[in-house]
Amino acid sequence: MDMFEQIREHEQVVFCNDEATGLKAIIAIHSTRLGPALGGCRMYPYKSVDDALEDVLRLSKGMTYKCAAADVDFGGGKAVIIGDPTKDKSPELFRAFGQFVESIQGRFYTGTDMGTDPEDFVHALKETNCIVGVDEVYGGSGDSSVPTAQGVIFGLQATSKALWDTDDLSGKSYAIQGLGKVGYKVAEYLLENGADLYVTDINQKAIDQIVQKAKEMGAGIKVVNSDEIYSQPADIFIPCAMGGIINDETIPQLQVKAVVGSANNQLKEERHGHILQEKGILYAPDYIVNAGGLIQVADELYSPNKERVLKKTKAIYNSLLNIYRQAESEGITTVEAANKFCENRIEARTRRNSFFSHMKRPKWAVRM
Ligand SMILES: NC(=O)C1=CN([C@@H]2O[C@H](COP(=O)(O)OP(=O)(O)OC[C@H]3O[C@@H](n4cnc5c(N)ncnc54)[C@H](O)[C@@H]3O)[C@@H](O)[C@H]2O)C=CC1
Ligand SMILES: O=C(O)CCC(=O)C(=O)O
Repeated sequence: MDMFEQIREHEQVVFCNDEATGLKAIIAIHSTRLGPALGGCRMYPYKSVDDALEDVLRLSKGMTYKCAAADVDFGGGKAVIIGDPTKDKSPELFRAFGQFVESIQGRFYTGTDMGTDPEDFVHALKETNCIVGVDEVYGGSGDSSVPTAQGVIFGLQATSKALWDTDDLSGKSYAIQGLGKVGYKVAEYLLENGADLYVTDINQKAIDQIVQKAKEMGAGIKVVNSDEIYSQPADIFIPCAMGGIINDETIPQLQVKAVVGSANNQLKEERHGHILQEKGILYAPDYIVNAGGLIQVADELYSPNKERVLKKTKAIYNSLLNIYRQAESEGITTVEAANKFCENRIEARTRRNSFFSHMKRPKWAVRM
């Protein structure tokens, strides 16, 4: 496909190459209509550059919607580094990445995502100020997966309210895919609150950690293989690893009543939202549920305040309930309802941005 055809919805795509450090990264800016682009940086051993490009284009578009839904004045962007996070990281690689971010001159702010940690970005921070989510000791707001996990929990409570008329998550079972920065925190909360878990991860260390935790608490946990997680007889499926996992192969296996997780781009294609609906499975649109991290890093750029972040993250509960209600009353999928809400908001905000309302010299003034 023609490259410009492939990126036609995006404003800018930057390929970053640094032979000395082995850095191969792509930064995608989907839209800056609401403000500078903001989105994390994923590190993953993509099989091909095409796969990496497809991922970063989808992820960055999702950020535009996520920013609109969470009501933060930023736009959609994301970065991917092609490489194995367990083998290919080095301080120099992240410094090189930081230099590329700096070269975009404030149009793109970034931090952690799958495969990257706040510590990685301490190195990038030496090259650019457009980094968010590093520890407080480096002037950041700390690990953004903490509010992301909180947001998932508010999303689970809203879903439980919609399905069973209670916010209480105890006494139910949950199938969690991915026990990394977000998934582990959600799993720990659920265990502490009397839930039973089915869990899977490709990293044995992550599994050992949660099994140990469950043992200490005498809680119920069953570890299953990666491809068995979809067919577990749980009440809710919580995807916290890769995207595209709700697809033609996995939907027939699902026995759950709902899907609520942090993974970005859970539906392989939008039509899978319709198939879930036909199967009677309630789907919580991912970019509504997983906005906690975005809320924190956006807040950090104004000056961080944990109470404000928690308050805004709590709003995920009502946003999700409103989307469920709107989808039901209009006979559309929850994704269609969420997209419609965001597109209307982006349109309204764009019109407002075009209204000149301050007394500074207009930036287009001609110098004589
Ligand atoms: N960290 C954050 O604040 C945010 C994360 N997200 C999304 O949530 C998801 C998880 O993010 P993090 O926890 O930060 O990533 P992470 O890299 O810390 O954890 C991901 C975990 O998933 C496991 N995993 C990978 N492939 C798997 C597979 N096929 N089956 C089972 N487990 C597998 C990994 O071994 C790892 O333990 C990603 O999709 C990310 O984009 C979304 C919003 C914010
Ligand atoms: O969590 C972050 O650091 C930024 C937000 C983001 O990339 C995301 O929500 O996917």
